[in-house]
Amino acid sequence: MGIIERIKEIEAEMARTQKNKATEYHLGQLKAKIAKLRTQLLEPPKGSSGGGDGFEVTKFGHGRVALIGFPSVGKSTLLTMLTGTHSEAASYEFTTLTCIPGIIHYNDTKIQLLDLPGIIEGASEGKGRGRQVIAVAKSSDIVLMVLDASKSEGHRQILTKELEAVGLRLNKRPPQIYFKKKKTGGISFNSTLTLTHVDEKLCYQILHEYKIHNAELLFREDATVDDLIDVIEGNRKYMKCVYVYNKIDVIGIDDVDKLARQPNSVVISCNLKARTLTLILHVAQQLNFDRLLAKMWEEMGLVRVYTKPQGQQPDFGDPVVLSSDRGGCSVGDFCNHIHRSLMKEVKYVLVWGTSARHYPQHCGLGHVLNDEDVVQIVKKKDKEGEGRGRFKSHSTAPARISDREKKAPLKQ
Ligand SMILES: Nc1nc2c(ncn2[C@@H]2O[C@H](COP(=O)(O)OP(=O)(O)OP(=O)(O)O)[C@@H](O)[C@H]2O)c(=O)[nH]1
Ligand SMILES: [K+]
Ligand SMILES: [Mg+2]
Repeated sequence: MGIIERIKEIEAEMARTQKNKATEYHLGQLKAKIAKLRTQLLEPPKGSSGGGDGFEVTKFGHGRVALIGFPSVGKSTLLTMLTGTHSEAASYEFTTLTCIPGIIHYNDTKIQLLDLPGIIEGASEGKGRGRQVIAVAKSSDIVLMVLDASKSEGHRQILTKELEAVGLRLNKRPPQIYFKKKKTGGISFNSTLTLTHVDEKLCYQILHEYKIHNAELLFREDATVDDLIDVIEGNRKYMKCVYVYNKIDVIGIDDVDKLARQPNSVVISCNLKARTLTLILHVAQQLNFDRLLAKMWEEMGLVRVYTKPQGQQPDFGDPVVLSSDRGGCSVGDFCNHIHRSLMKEVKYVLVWGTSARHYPQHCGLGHVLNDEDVVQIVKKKDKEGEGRGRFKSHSTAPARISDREKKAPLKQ
């Protein structure tokens, strides 16, 4: 029997089993069995190099965003409109058959947007090009899940399930469970609060299913069996996802309003005929793309840092772009970004912006920078410049930062 058939069989058994206190342990065990099989499914078949077929696109820019959705929801139309790169759009399904990259220029950064073939239910098990599409999604920083506003709300759940089946966790943070395998000593089970979803016996059983007999387990939140399995599997990818409801030009205003109020959602229309609707919505841009871009930017969590040479104004057109998810946002990360050997030469840095308590603040390599901070590097041998630089800097704090400060007062 193949892996997929075995998964189906266990799913059927779970569906047949009534949920109650007595079956709780058995159901937990079945969940772990499915998780193990799904992980097996993700491993590339023996003998293959694991490569795809033309879906790999070189990373470019400061971040990568994937468009994921059912066929004909408007992914290609959206890519063309946001990036200017043409991607064939048509009224029939599966118009797009490969991965098409475009570039969004936003906030002085370049963001790679990827158009992908539509995926369908069963994609995670290999239907259509689902697995390749999902692999590209996993390589991205965030996902834009494009949905047809005129279609059933169930589509969002189906897609989420498909992505979860391959280990993607959308808009969730990793469970607060400490787990460490040991060589000896049995299983030590602890929790910092009362657990309502799992108990010690259930955890032992799940660990047993994974043939783990020595481990340390500490629950720091009221986690579920699924959370525990995620932590044991250890291969989950936690990603931000923005739900993009397209084609709002074809639905009523009440429905638009309902969709727009959902968490992490943006309603848009790629159809120029939607002008009348946007008039009713009072949005500044006729298609609501500005809100989509702003939301995308916010979720990406990029941090722009401007370098200020001593005695000069910073170059506000050319930021160093950092990310807390990839590489980190400390002064050290900033230095590494400029030059690998720079960190050794740095004595301290001067920081202006929302991460600084006062202007400029003397900071070490561990200081965490915020978006739009300005940094001046003071090198070790640069003794004389240090004193002058520091004094002078006070009087020439960059204008952009003081403007910003008026709007958003500094954090203490
Ligand atoms: N009414 C309306 N139609 C739209 C909108 N956006 C796209 N369309 C139409 O929807 C159809 C499908 O658009 P595509 O961009 O090809 O959709 P896709 O998601 O890339 O489709 P596949 O590549 O086949 O998965 C086309 O006929 C578009 O003109 C919109 O906002 N409103
Ligand atoms: K299409
Ligand atoms: Mg397409």
